Amino acid sequence: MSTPQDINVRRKPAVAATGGATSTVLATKQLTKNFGGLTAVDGVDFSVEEGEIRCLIGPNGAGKSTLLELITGQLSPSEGDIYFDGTDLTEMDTHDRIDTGISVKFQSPHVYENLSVEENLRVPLQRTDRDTGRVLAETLDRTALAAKREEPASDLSHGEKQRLEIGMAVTLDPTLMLLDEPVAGMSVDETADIASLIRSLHDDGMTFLVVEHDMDFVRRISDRVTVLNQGEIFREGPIEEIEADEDVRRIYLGENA
Ligand SMILES: Nc1ncnc2c1ncn2[C@@H]1O[C@H](COP(=O)(O)OP(=O)(O)OP(=O)(O)O)[C@@H](O)[C@H]1O
Repeated sequence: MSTPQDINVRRKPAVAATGGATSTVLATKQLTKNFGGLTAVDGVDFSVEEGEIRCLIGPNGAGKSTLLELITGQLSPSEGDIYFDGTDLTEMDTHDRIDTGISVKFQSPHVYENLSVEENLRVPLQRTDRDTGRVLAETLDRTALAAKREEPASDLSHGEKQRLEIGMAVTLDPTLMLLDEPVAGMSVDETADIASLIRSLHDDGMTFLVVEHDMDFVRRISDRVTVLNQGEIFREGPIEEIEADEDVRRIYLGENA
């Protein structure tokens, strides 16, 4: 097991609040995934700095979900390595990756419909020795679901279910949160609620990697944007530069204009 020299990680990032120097929390090295003859992720060297909100965009089929699934361990790479918190994750299973401090929220809500909001939040906490009462109160407050704590999840709106699932991931106090299209299918108000939830968690030092197509949302939350195209990193930079880049517009933004 090797550790690249450029990984220098503290367990809880504080850079968001301080504006100080950053260090790498997640890094992929020549990460590749082949599906038969198709290379979905092609030799990607990618890194996320602690305390940032990184958005990953790109046309349909660019390899965004595959990259996320390689990071969570749902897929095994054909080649390459993944490092998190200075540890080589490449051979680690998904549950062990969660224990190292990575939480993920997939696109469609995965809440327990027949359990109450509070019972849903208790499920991930069973895996930890965290102070359940305090974490529950904080999470209900943060997700603006305190008034609905006794309600079954089946009664929640789509936006509320998404907030609940983010809340379930937050109870584990992850270093890095992966979100796959968190505002897909949401109203303008629901999207604004998710943006402010992410910003508030970010203000407390949480690091995010967010796959998203909604450019208004990306503009609202992102520190830096990575553009993936045909399995490769095409561009990386602040949102203003990405949106002004003619090649990015041609391969991606233009098709959505
Ligand atoms: N399990 C699989 N088996 C075979 N091919 C796959 C599999 N998963 C993804 N692919 C292919 O890999 C490529 C990348 O797919 P991926 O879903 O990662 O793209 P994406 O950028 O997330 O697209 P979208 O924005 O449409 O969700 C596509 O050509 C897709 O058809």
